Amino acid sequence: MNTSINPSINHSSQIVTLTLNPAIDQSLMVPGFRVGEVNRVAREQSDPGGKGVNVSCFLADLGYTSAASGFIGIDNSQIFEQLFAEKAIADDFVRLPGKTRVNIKIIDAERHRITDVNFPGPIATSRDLQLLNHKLKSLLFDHDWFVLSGSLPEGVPGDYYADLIQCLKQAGKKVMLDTSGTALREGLAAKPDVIKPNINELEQLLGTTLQTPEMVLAAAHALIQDGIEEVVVSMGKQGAIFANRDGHVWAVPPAVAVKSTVGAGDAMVAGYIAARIQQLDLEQRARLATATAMGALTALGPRLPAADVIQTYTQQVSIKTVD
Ligand SMILES: Nc1ncnc2c1ncn2[C@@H]1O[C@H](COP(=O)(O)OP(=O)(O)O)[C@@H](O)[C@H]1O
Ligand SMILES: O=P(O)(O)OC[C@H]1O[C@](O)(COP(=O)(O)O)[C@@H](O)[C@@H]1O
Repeated sequence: MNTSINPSINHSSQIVTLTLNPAIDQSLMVPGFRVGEVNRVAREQSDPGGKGVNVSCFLADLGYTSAASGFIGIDNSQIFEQLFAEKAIADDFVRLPGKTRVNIKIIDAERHRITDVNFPGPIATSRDLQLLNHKLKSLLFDHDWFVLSGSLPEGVPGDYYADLIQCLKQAGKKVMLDTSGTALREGLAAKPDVIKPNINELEQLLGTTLQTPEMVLAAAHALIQDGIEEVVVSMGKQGAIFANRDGHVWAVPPAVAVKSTVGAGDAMVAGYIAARIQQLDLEQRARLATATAMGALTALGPRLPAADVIQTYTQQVSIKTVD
């Protein structure tokens, strides 16, 4: 097992990210945002995003190429195509008629609060799903890791991830699942290798609140007992618990000057995958995943600071255990 972290090695693509419901994230800077009142936008920025797209972008900034697949709307695909070209991400998206959704992120820097308004996205037909399955089949040959991220658009059955995970595992692939609600509940039945719910998603899954790190760790262990190899539960500024059959670590970031928390979880997934490909041990995985998430917090949109900054962050992460 490798124990030294190198966030900036150049790696040829072993990774596929899947985003069935990408989004253009429109960030609105509204100091002192108030619900039910007239608010004024001080500044705005639009970034192509969605969970798997963000993972591919962060991987690119860490020096890892990836193939990105899923559905994008043909009417506003250009912003994605430009991003993929800039970051050398292989574009394996199936085009849908219409537009990719625009998700609104209201950033209130005064009160350090972000409000997400996520749209449902365009409808996929069974023909679109067939085209996607064909694409994914062709990606099986030379990719080892499949990262399945985000919500399912209308038209995609709730057990889509479960079926896909089953096929990928039969083909000997490693699968990381980062989703919520029904897609997570049903996806778990097929035993993805790794999951990264945030604490709210895990609470929703279990139908209970997890008030202490001990409760979070117990929930992670129950999932491991059920056949998930590794469980990463992210808890915002409280850090994240990384657990597997052999143990756990609780990685806590130092205080960070946050520009936006949108995409922090996706960055954590990207850093985690990079660490798995480098065959780092659990503590080093937690360090690199957390450092990458910290990097994402310092910018708007899916971009990281330079590799030496991420390297420095890995040393600043506190590693604890839950008593
Ligand atoms: N406000 C914050 N301050 C410091 N680190 C943060 C903050 N928000 C998120 N992070 C880091 O990013 C990781 C993922 O964030 P989280 O909000 O839990 O995920 P998600 O974006 O999936 O909801 C956290 O585990 C933590 O390391
Ligand atoms: O597919 P969902 O669950 O609607 O999430 C989409 C949103 O998630 C994001 O990928 C951000 O995710 P995280 O903050 O969890 O990392 C946004 O880019 C996008 O608007």
